[in-house]
Amino acid sequence: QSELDNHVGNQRRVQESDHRHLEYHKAIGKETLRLYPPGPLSLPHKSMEDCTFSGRSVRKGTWLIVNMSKIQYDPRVWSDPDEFRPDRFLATHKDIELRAQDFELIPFGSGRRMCPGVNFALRVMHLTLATLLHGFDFVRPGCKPVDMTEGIGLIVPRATPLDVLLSPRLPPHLYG
Ligand code: HEM
Repeated sequence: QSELDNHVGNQRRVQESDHRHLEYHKAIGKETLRLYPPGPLSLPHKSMEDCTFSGRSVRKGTWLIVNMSKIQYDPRVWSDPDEFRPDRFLATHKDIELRAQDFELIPFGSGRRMCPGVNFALRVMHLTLATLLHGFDFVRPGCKPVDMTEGIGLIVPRATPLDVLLSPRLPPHLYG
């Protein structure tokens, strides 16, 4: 909210074009997709030829599934891997990009079968989050911590609904 207040102010709503100035906001997006990838496993891929991977031989035609979530919690790469710490993407991991060949963070997969919706997904995710954070203060009923337990599904759902109370923080005419 501080970053949004600094760059956008409180006399207009946040726009998609503001995104390039919102470094902490981008870091929140990366850390969220690191800890809570909507699809923790890749789609199945089939090896097109015999190859060796990490010392193991993989025969042509083998079905392969990448456990992306496991990679994104690897303690050799991420200190305090279970902690939600967006600031790591402003310091120790500042060069890691979501669409690049940074295999430590691949919530959209990688290579020619990576998610074709990546640009659309990131734009919608960032603008939605920025609009909510800029426009509202969030309070949990009873001030209870958020339960991040995962449910079961093809795309990981929350186990319990997220209840929050929103209160507007911008001038009334911006909510028209
Ligand atoms: C945060 C949102 C999203 C995440 C994290 C995500 C993640 C993924 C992942 C991990 C894969 C499998 C990649 C692989 O196996 O190598 C995938 C495939 C795919 N995604 Fe997404 N996705 C998201 C949003 C979207 C959106 C918005 C669309 C469409 C508008 C989309 C369309 C697809 C399609 C069509 C495939 C299959 C690609 C293929 O097999 O060639 N995704 N996505």
